[in-house]
Amino acid sequence: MSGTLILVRHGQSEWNLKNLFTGWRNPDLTEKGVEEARAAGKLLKARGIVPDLYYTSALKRAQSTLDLMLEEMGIENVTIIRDQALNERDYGDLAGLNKDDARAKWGEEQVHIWRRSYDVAPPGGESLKDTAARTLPYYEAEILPHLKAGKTVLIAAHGNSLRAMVMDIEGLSPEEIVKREIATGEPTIYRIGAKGELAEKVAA
Ligand SMILES: O=C(O)[C@@H](CO)OP(=O)(O)O
Repeated sequence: MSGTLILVRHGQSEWNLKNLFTGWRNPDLTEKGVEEARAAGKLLKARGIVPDLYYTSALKRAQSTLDLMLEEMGIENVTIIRDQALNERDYGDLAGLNKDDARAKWGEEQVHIWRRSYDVAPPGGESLKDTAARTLPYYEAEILPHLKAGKTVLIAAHGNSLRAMVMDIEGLSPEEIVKREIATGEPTIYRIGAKGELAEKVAA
């Protein structure tokens, strides 16, 4: 028997729209983000998926996404586990800066390295490796045991906390994760076996 893990990045946030580095700052969803979250909920409902457990971060954009998904799925009165281990990468000194302004100041390549490399941290912030160092122990201790036991788990989180999990689950190298983008509101569905291994990546 395998468990099912559904990962969803929050819908478009106010700062995604404004093209600002966000990290641990706390903007909510735009109207488009609300629609993306609702669409993700509809998709899971259409697939007949009813999770046993619900996780999100300590940030509004992911929490709102999960709330809207549950509304669309017709699921009420469930326990939602919120933990900052699932937060976006801390963008440090870049938080609040415009991404194009940052490219003009530091160059396209440097900004891409800060945004997508595995182990180069933005000034004062977390690299993907640093993010993984808090996200993965939480995943392994709090979430994986449920998947091994055959449960269905829904996680609404962020581009980089999810990239950390995807890297681990799919066994991607630091070179491979550089190219992986996670779109807003598009669920990724995995079947996880009894030993915690990836059994299947299901097309959403
Ligand atoms: O600003 C952020 O917090 C993230 C996600 O929106 O940006 P990036 O795509 O650079 O990781």
